[in-house]
Amino acid sequence: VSPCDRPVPPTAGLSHDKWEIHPSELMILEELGSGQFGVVRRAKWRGSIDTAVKMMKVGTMSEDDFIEEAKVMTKLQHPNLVQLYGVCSKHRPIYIITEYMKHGSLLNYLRRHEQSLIGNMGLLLDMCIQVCKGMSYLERHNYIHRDLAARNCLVGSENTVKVADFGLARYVLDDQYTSSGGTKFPIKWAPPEVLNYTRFSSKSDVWAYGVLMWEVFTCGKMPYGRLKNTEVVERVQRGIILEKPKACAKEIYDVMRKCWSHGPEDRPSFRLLKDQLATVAQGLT
Ligand SMILES: CN1CCN(C(=O)c2ccc(Nc3nc(-c4cccc(NC(=O)c5ccc(C(C)(C)C)cc5)c4)cn4ccnc34)cc2)CC1
Repeated sequence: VSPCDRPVPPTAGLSHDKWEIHPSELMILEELGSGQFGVVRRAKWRGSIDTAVKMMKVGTMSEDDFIEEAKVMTKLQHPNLVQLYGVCSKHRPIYIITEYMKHGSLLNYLRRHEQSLIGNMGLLLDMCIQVCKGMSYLERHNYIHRDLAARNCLVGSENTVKVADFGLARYVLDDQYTSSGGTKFPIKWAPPEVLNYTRFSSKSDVWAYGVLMWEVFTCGKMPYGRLKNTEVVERVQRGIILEKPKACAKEIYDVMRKCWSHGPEDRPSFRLLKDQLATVAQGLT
């Protein structure tokens, strides 16, 4: 019987899980940074592909749940999302391999380039629009980020900005980070319904996006300055919002304010935000 007559089994070519990367395919290079979660290093994959490898310190995340989710995450593909290439899960610590972004976090980029960015409203708005496009794709796929902030976005060549670590927060074991009363919980990016009931949604991502816009237009200032978390919670629940950054046009601040509507249903979707920001961008040229 000729091969073309036999039906090809659906598992053909998938002999091993395609999201599983063999460590021998990685050439580990310099360290990019570290945190309580472990170390991040640059690496060459299959000799030529630039990647970032997160080496997750044992005990920082629920690894089996994450490895299961990684299969879904590798399918989320968009020009403004940091692409997950795969995982090395057959050893400890596990490695999370993503595309490499050569200019590091958006937060550090804003702080390092404040002088050349502060007057360039068009460029700052374009950065916000790129993040909005990535978030609109996640929203369309009913995928909630849970820790959107300038520190969790990355900058690549030609001022490309991409959203990173979407959904990763669900697998962090440190309850100082996961519970809203914890010292590491991102209080300053959280809306009332998350502070009170940890009710995450794409609309809580929209609130965080408003704060990210404020970070961009202040070139990386800390929201609410040195206020303690308890003072921020009190203000947010009373409806006190961040003030307009100096370098920000009124119509851009109006978009931020809509993201900070007290009720999640009053906040725009990322889909709507994308159109509103594109309109504002046209008005700037
Ligand atoms: C000229 N400048 C020189 C200095 N500089 C750099 O050193 C630099 C260059 C490139 C960098 N790129 C990346 N850096 C990182 C990176 C670096 C340090 C720390 C981290 N942190 C994380 O990955 C991370 C930490 C915590 C968490 C949870 C949600 C668990 C709380 C999730 C993720 C990432 C990840 N990347 C993924 C793709 N590309 C990168 C990072 C830094 C930037 C360029």
